This record gives sequence, C-alpha cells and structure tokens, in this order.
Amino acid sequence: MLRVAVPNKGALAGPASEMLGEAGYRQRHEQRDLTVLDPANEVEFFFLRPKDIPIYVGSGELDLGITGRDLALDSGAPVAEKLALGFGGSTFRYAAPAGREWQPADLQGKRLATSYPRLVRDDLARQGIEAEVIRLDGAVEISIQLGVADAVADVVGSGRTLRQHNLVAFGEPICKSEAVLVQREDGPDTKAKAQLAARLRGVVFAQHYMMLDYDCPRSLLDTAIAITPGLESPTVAPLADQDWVAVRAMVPRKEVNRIMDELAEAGAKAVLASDIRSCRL
Ligand SMILES: Nc1ncnc2c1ncn2[C@@H]1O[C@H](COP(=O)(O)OP(=O)(O)OP(=O)(O)O)[C@@H](O)[C@H]1O
Ligand SMILES: O=P(O)(O)OC[C@H]1O[C@H](OP(=O)(O)OP(=O)(O)O)[C@H](O)[C@@H]1O
Ligand SMILES: [Mg+2]
Repeated sequence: MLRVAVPNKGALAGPASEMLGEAGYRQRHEQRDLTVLDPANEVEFFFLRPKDIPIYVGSGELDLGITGRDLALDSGAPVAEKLALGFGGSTFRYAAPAGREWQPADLQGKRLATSYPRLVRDDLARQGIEAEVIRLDGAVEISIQLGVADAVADVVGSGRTLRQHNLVAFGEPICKSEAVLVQREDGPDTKAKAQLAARLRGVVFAQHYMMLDYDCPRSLLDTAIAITPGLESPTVAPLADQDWVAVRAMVPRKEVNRIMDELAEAGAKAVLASDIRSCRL
C-alpha cells in the first residue's frame, strides 16, 4: 500500500485534494479526517500540516507527499521534487517598511523575523550578510510594528498583506515556490509511486491545454491545420456535407482565444473549446 501525505490545512489543502480527486483518488469528506484509505488504488492518504510533510517523507515513513517547495527547502529534510503541480504559487521575499530604497546589504546587523529560518539563514550566508534571525510562527508582517524586528522574510502571494502593513519587498526572491510532489531523496522509484506521479502529471498537463472542435471547409483545411497543429496531428473527420470536415485538436489554454479568433477569420464555423480533465501523453 502506497502511503501519501496531503496538506490538511492552508493554501495548499483544497487544491491538492481537488487534484488528487481529478486523478481518480478517493479524498476525505470530513475536514477532521486524518487518514483516508483508497483500497481500489492501493493508496492510504495522511492529512498533515504542509510544514511537517517533508519530515515524514524524508524519514521514509511516508512514500510521497504534497507540500510547498519553500517548505521542503526550509525543512532541511532529505526530499527531492518528483513533480511541480502548478498551484500554490508564491515567492519568498525580504520586506521592510516602505519609504526608503532597501537593498539586501541593508539587512547587515538587523533583526529579521521569519517562519522559514533555514531558508533565510542559507540565503543570508550566500550573500555574506550577518543578521539576527527571529523565528515566528505566522503573522510575520506585524512583527516590525510590534517592535521585535526591523525587516521580515515571508511568503508573498498577491502582495496584499505586505501593502496592508506598509511594507515593500526588496532584493531577488529568495525562492519561487509552488506545490510539489516530493519523495525521499534516495528512495526507490517504485511502480506504485510512478503511477501516482503519472496520474498527477496527466491532470497538471490537462490544465495547460484545451480541446478545440470546429467545422472547416475542406478547401481551407491546410490553413486550419497550420493554426491548430495539435500535439501529434489534429483529428480530421468527414461531415455529411462533402465540402466540410470536422477538426479536433488540443491547444495551449493561454492561447485559446487568439486561436479561436484566427480560425473564425479563416472561415471555420462552430468553434467549440472544452476543458480536458486528465490525459496520458
Ligand atoms: N497566498 C499565499 N499565502 C500563504 N501561503 C501560500 C500562498 N500561496 C501559496 N502559498 C504556499 O502555501 C504554503 C504554506 O501553507 P500554509 O499557509 O498552509 O502553511 P503555514 O503558513 O505554515 O500554516 P498556517 O498558515 O495554517 O499556520 C507555502 O508553500 C506557501 O508558498
Ligand atoms: O501576498 P498575500 O496574498 O497577501 O499572501 C501572503 C500572506 O499569506 C500567508 O499568511 P497565512 O494566511 O498563511 O497566515 P500566517 O502568516 O499566519 O501563516 C503569508 O505568510 C503572508 O502573510
Ligand atoms: Mg501560512
């Protein structure tokens, strides 16, 4: 039985469970459930704090886990990324009171509050900066106002929390994070692990693409195929009207509207875009 850790709370919990559901795995119905058995897929899921997940996976107790890249790096646990999952995107940045131009070198000798002390200490060491790192559990942005720190290093999503506290981010991001599937660094690549990763990869990939279906005059087929070449090649099927064909092709989600405009302009009709929920390539 494969043992897999899933975030039980916070920014990653909802999207992680949704993605596993899309990939065909059973998920919990009750927020309080800490384990879910999925006998059909021979997987047991453990719902844990995202910060603790690299520890469980790194110790070898659990085979795979979903957590944030920033949390995995900060844990210092011996885990390796198997797959980036495309949600929970954030940057991890230094920030300090607005009103002056801050540089990382200005942190020399200052007090720096963070919930990610290892990530910060490693970055300060890399930059040759000596600062006092103050470890807080959360709500780090308020620590300056409360007088325990001069600057912070924290997760930035939309940037709203920084703005609300009149702070500005500075320096290069210490880490660009997203949710990742991790395994133990030297763990064996078993068939069961590979299958779960392949299923998740199918969902991640599907989210980047859409399926386009349209009708096209046979005389314009070459132009249409040039606009929607598909992954291998588009599916072309005859229609009852001999002068027309139906075309089906996958297109990158980000470009779907431009492509639909081009097809309509070229003479295609009934251009339909639909979501793809999962795939194997
Ligand atoms: N807007 C966001 N706010 C916070 N975390 C985010 C955001 N976007 C993505 N994340 C990611 O979510 C993970 C942190 O998750 P979470 O907030 O659940 O942990 P936590 O802060 O330790 O827990 P909690 O806030 O429940 O005490 C990190 O990997 C972080 O990069
Ligand atoms: O840039 P934003 O979109 O505003 O998001 C960033 C904020 O969200 C997180 O806090 P969280 O809600 O996890 O609370 P915490 O500080 O107690 O961990 C993070 O620590 C920042 O404070
Ligand atoms: Mg948090």
